[in-house]
Amino acid sequence: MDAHARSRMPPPHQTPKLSSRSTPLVPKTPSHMKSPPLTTSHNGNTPHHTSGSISHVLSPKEGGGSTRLKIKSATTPEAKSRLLVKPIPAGVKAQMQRNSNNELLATPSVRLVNRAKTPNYEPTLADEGWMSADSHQVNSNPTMMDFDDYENEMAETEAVLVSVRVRPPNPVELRSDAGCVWTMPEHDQHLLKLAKGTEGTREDRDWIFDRILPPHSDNGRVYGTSARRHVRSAMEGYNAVIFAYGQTASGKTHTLSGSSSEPGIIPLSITDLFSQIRSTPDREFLLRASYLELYNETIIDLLSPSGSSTGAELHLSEGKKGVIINGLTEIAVRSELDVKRLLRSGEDRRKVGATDWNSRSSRSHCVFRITIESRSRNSAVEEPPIGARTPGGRLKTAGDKMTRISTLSIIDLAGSEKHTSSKERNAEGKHINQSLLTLKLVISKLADLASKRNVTHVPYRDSKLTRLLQNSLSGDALISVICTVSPSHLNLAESISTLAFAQGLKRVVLKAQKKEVVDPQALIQQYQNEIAELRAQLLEKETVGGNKNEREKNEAMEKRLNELKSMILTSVTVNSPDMNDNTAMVPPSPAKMKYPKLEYDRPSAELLEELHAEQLHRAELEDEVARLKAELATRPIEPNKEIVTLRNEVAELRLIADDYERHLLEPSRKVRADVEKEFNDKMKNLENQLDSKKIWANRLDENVRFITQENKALEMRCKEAESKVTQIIEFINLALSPSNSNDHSGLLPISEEESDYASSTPPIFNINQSDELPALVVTDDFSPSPLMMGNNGKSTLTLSASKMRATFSQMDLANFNDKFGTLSMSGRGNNNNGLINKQQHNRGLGISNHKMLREESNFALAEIAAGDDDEYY
Ligand SMILES: Nc1ncnc2c1ncn2[C@@H]1O[C@H](COP(=O)(O)OP(=O)(O)OP(=O)(O)O)[C@@H](O)[C@H]1O
Repeated sequence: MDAHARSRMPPPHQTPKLSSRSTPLVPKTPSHMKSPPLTTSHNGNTPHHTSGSISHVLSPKEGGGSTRLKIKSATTPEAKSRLLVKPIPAGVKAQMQRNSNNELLATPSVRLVNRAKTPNYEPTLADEGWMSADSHQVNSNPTMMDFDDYENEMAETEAVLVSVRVRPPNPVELRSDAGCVWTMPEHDQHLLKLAKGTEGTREDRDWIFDRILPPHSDNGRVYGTSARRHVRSAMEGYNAVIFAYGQTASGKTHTLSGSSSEPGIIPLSITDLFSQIRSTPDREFLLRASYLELYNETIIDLLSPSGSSTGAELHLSEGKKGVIINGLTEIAVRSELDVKRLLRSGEDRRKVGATDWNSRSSRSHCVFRITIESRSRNSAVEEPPIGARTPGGRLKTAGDKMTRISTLSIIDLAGSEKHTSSKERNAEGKHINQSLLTLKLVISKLADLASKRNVTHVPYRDSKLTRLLQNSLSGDALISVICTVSPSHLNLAESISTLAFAQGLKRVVLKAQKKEVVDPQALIQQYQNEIAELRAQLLEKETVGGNKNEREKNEAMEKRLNELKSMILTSVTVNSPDMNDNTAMVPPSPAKMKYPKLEYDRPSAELLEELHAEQLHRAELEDEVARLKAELATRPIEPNKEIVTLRNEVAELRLIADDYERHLLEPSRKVRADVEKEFNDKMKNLENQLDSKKIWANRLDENVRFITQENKALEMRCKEAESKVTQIIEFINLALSPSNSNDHSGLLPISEEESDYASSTPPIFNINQSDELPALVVTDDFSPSPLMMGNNGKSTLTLSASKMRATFSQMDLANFNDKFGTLSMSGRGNNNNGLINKQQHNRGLGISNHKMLREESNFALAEIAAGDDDEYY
């Protein structure tokens, strides 16, 4: 800044006297920033930020390269949000000037964009100084701007920078399938609104914040918009606080710590700090880190050398400079690697636990703090005026320099949460919720205070969290808050509560000031003094020479000198970052943790003694490790997750199989049983039938046997009859023979009685009516009593019907006819030619004429041969 310009500027830390018409364009911001503050406040309670008016707009030509812009006063929060100050591109020096009317002029590099008039305006990553999304590294060679001119035009007050980050839906929310309830118009990165038709709320507000970070924003982008400015402010001597606020599992830890693939704000800040040192050759720095957690209202030093796994408890007290944390371990760091190691060891001690919503939930509030001391390396520039007083009241000497002392605090608040299913988690949750409630109350009181409302008491002391933040909240720091919300309707109430808190934060007014003092207590000053002393002593020793003891002392002094020098970081001495160095993730050794100041604070004898003690302790630990290993070897191997999952699957499949068994196999078994039963019944039935048929067959066999016997008997009888018939035939033939025509000797003589009988009982048949032939008489008498009779003196053969049948069948009828003439039957019916007995007549067998009789006789003969006696009649 040239002398002329300087003379126009108000001195540092002095409220710039702006005319009522003039208004600062941007909030107060450290001077060196590549990307000056972007947004104005959206809140009517911080009028300095947006109510400016520049009356006349000059063309670049008119302004000799400067563009004059007019900003109208914004009257509503919505209108205010539409004013966006574009950042100054890297490498371009900002020149903020006022014209004769005290109106603010900007060079073309500081562009003011009325977003309302350029609806399609799309800020690019480069425009906004964001880091590339795929590289999470901070620009290692940023162009440091001479920002003093710019800074001096700024307001004395600053609003909290409030960003809202909506995280992507998690698997549970995806399953609920309701999508994101928040809409974030792409052309307006300040506006957040509930999606139309969201159930369960009447909320219809436009939520306006400094930056809305939609779900696809990565940590690099979040850092660029919401943290980088504060980190660089801290390098410039401002206390800066960055914290994340939101319900549990909304993404606070992801935003601040991130992961190895997507580092969060803390690792990105560290990288940025060291890259700032590398690019600031005219200053030297000393960095110290501390890390504490607030768990169940107890403050625990996560870097304490106590060696315990939890860290030492700390207490707060009030001092002149505000709240002091007594005994907090601060460890000087020389490289990114040092810081990351400390972080890692602190994180190992942090309380995390699984809740119903987050498997690794932070159960405590955590504050990671880097204290930055820096001095100019150019003694000519910043030598304070001789006789000026130091903060302790001591008069400054010509050797004292102005030292900037500031802190960068990054706070991961535990998430506000609902009742959980675990008792321990509930107890923690009570403390967490209580402290967050107090924080809200404090914020609301501070907002009232900023609105000039009557506030008698700000309840900082009601919780340790607000006491820890008291210095920062009461205005001594620049604050950026990243409020994290879930995209899901499942968490709508909590998200709205978070946004209400964020809205309250916007009303808080800060009065952060750069702390640049001559402070002999500043560690960097002490180190420099010691370095100077050691150098002088060594120089003296060199000239004097000395014995062995002296030489050892010299060596020790030299070592100490080198150590001290290594603590003072300059653009030359600071290590270049080695991004591939995996050892960054390795926690420091316990010994190093236990004695952080080992190298430069303590005499060597003491150190040797402690080394010995450490060696003993190490031996003990090795024994313990061996014991634990042995114990581990005897333990049953826990099934790994995959096996457990597979087991569960098997159990499920078993259930399904049982189900199948019940629903499918059971009925089929029943059907089979039914079929088998039916088959068996049929078999039994058939067997019974077979048995009864066998009985029948046996009976039939018996019958056959019986019939066969009968047949045999009948055959016998037939044979007998045949022989008798043969006899008869022989007799007849004999009787018929001509030689014996008168010889009736073959015939049985008819007794007198028989003769009577024959005359009284007419024969049935009177065969052969001719006179020459003997007559054959067949009677219906079954008695085989052939008798000869001759009423006309002729021989008569009388046969019974049954005898006649057997006889005639064997007779030579032709011969018979020759012998006996025509067989005729006669009766006493109406035909006097034949004889028929009364019995036959009664049975209707009367023969009507002779011819018929002959035919009938032939027929009868045949029938007689085949038929039965009875049927014949
Ligand atoms: N922006 C994001 N992108 C991807 N994953 C995210 C994002 N934000 C959060 N997550 C994931 O959601 C889970 C919960 O996030 P995180 O632990 O950061 O929540 P939290 O707010 O810190 O919760 P708590 O208060 O319980 O500690 C983590 O698995 C994290 O990786």
